[in-house]
Amino acid sequence: MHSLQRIFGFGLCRLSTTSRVSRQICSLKKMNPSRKPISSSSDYSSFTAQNPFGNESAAEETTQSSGAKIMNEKQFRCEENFPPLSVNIGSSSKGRNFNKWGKRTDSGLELRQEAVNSSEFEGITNAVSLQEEHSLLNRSRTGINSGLQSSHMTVNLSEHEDSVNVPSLQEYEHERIAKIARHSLPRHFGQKKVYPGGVVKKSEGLPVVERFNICLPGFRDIKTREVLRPGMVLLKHYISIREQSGGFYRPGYKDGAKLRLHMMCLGMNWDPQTRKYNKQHPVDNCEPPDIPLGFRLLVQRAIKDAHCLIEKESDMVNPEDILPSISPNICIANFYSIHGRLGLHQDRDESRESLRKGLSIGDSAEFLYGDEREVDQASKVLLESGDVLLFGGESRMVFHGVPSIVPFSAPEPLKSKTGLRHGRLNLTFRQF
Ligand SMILES: O=C(O)CCC(=O)C(=O)O
Ligand SMILES: [Fe+2]
Repeated sequence: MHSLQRIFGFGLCRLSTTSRVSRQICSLKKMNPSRKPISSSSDYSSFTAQNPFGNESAAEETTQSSGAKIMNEKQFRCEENFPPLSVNIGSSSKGRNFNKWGKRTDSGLELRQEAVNSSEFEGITNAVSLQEEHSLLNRSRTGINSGLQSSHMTVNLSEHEDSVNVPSLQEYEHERIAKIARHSLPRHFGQKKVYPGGVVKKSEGLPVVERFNICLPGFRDIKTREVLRPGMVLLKHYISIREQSGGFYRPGYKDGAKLRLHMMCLGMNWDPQTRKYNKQHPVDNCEPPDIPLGFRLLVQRAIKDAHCLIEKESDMVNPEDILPSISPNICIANFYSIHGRLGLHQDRDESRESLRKGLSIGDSAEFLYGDEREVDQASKVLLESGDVLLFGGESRMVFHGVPSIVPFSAPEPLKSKTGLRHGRLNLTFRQF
């Protein structure tokens, strides 16, 4: 956390700190769950009311989709170097059974443990069709089959049965009951034993109190956390649907044009198509993950440092009047390929007081800003990896944009430590 805070230091950050931020964001999501190509055209785009950022045409997108410029998934993945969790879907973990102390069990019963692959829920990445995902998510959202134990959305294994070849719920439940029956044999009398419901039975003679769950068994109440063998722990249903959802995608407009970047939101979702903030990610309808605390602290620190600078350079008593503070509730992560760009625009979908802070990681970017939507009249500044740019107050509605990325300009150690692909990651913090 401490090193994260150092990132916001007006370009004084250490490389290791930027690595951590990009690693954090990369491990949150894949860089491109939609498997769509990153634009390779470098033309400057035109602006319309519908396309305030200036975008490429739908036709161009179609050509690219079928062309050779599509990057494969491995190229897009940043998290492959830093898998956040080992997850597993599509096959059951058949094989030997061990008790938690490492002894092989001879019961012959095979309890299949399935972890849910977070990537299955990240947009349209995987073979599971979007429709299936939506029905799964909707069922989980409405609470059907999900139990009443958590306010988070949870994944139901049974919903994957068709696609992952696991036993049906009935089979599973049958096996579970059979196992309980076997373990209830008198040879255990007098010994301390933990039952699947979490009940500890101490010794003969004491009243046996079995836990009663008003929810059907077979879901969240079956061994949600288990030591499989020494050094191997399974945390089932550990990541909520909410945490699994979202991901980078290429936003577009009603007319089919696309922005020349990939985007994902934290905290709230901002949809360039409707220009609205809402709770749901447009790809999978799930809520975006929260803004990590470390990011919030970075923002606070940057504001503080900016205020110190303003105080030093002006007679103003209260730097808040010049650059108001914010407590961000949205973080937009934009990933630009080396051909990415963003046309001149104003950030006008948030409150007027909202301040905009942007953090750059990876390749440098040319950044334009000015009072008019005129490239020729705009001023230009180079934003390098680790730089933070804040604007608010009088500059709140400044036109700004990224006309180009400086290819392969990212610090080498950053790339090798994070696996960040060529391009630039921008984190923009706003308060709605
Ligand atoms: O990438 C940048 O620095 C600009 C991003 C931006 O302006 C935005 O997300 O509104
Ligand atoms: Fe902007």
